[in-house]
Amino acid sequence: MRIQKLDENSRKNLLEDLLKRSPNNYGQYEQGVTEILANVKANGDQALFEYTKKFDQADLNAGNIKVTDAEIEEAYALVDRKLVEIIRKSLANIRTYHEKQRQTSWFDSKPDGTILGQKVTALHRVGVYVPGGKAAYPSSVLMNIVPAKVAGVDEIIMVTPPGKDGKVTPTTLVAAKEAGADAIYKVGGAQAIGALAYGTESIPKVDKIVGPGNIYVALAKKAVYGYVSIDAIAGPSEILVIADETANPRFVAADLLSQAEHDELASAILVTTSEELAKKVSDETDKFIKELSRGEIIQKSLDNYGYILVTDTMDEAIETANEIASEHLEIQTKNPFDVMTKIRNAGAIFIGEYASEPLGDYFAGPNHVLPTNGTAKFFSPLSVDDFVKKSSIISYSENALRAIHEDIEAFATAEHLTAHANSIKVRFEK
Ligand SMILES: NC(=O)c1ccc[n+]([C@@H]2O[C@H](COP(=O)([O-])OP(=O)(O)OC[C@H]3O[C@@H](n4cnc5c(N)ncnc54)[C@H](O)[C@@H]3O)[C@@H](O)[C@H]2O)c1
Ligand SMILES: N[C@H](CO)Cc1c[nH]c[nH+]1
Ligand SMILES: [Zn+2]
Repeated sequence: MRIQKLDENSRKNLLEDLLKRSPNNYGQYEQGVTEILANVKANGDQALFEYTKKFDQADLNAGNIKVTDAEIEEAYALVDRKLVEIIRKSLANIRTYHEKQRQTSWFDSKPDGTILGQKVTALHRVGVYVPGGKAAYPSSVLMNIVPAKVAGVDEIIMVTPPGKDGKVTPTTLVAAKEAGADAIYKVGGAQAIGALAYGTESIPKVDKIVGPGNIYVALAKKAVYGYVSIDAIAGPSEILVIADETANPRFVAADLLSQAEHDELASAILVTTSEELAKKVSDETDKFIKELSRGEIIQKSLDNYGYILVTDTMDEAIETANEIASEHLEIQTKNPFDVMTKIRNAGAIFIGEYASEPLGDYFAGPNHVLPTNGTAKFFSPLSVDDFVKKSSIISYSENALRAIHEDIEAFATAEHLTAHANSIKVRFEK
């Protein structure tokens, strides 16, 4: 991996480089995505069949676009029993964590007869995108569906690209069944997002689309925002490790590569105060790449967006991490909790050398759908909040309104909205 001393110049270059990964900077893909969405809007299922043939080399038709119960049964027969048990354990951890996020309606009443409150209502129908191009993601199935279930969503529609044989990976189907998907459709990419946003003959329109995906998925989600709601855009994976001389270089290298293997556009960055650690981590990554099955993707990702940055002080390292606002941040230092208190921007923070990133991807319980591309400065992890909406509640007694009616009338009159003033005034006519 490239090692750089952090100075004004390298900092500027790095930040500019990382910005290139933003969906906002992928103009060249935008036109293609716009065409796909327009075609799906105009031609429904037919467009889905054409694009699935073109991009996934699978033959779809009205009879096989929806996953059947028989396909789910077949998937259970193909997946190792032990893996089904692991999926169930992970599911339980994710559910327990997300149950703590559940929000309740509240009502506040006063003796004068005023009742104010907030009513929390689950969304009716939600679309979940599960990526399936370069890898299968049963863990992402759990991470997207569990919070929706905990929130009380009525109907969960899942979409995921099929393989060339027109089938969905068995582990993805088992995870979907375990988590409680109501229907699963074999379609991916921008066309799947279009189908969920506009509805087609086979796929119902949803109220909100959640879930990570590649650049086509991310751009399509941005484009349909307004027809439907969307979650934060979770794009290619990212990891940033803050480490000092006490960190284990082999652990750090392994963790960096865990995210680099997702995508050539993934980013893996080490920020360290130790030059010696920097060199050791670089050596370890070289060794690992030779052994790992996705070495080619990892190498491209490191060449594109892999960096080891050496800083003079820990405060500088922390400042850099806050500026980058990585999806995942690992802290492997002498006093990791001290460092954590100074972190403002990160999707998920992993503290100490035994909190390796994949623990969060698969098992600990917090959601692994996290803000990427610096958006952790203002977005949060996917959560139960994404699947509910709120209505304000207002009830006043005659006496309560009488006490303030003149103030409201005066306020409305100041805005020259006399019909507003009148609707209050009419209630207190002598
Ligand atoms: N942040 C998270 O929580 C999280 C979780 C899992 C995966 N990820 C990320 O999700 C992404 C998954 O990407 P993926 O590609 O493996 O799967 P994907 O399902 O997102 O994309 C595959 C689809 O892309 C479409 N496509 C491919 N080439 C195309 C082209 N030339 N034109 C138009 N459409 C095309 C096809 O329809 C295909 O079905 C990775 O970047 C990974 O890092 C993120
Ligand atoms: N690290 C990914 C989010 O960036 C999530 C994931 C799923 N499976 C493995 N990893
Ligand atoms: Zn991962």
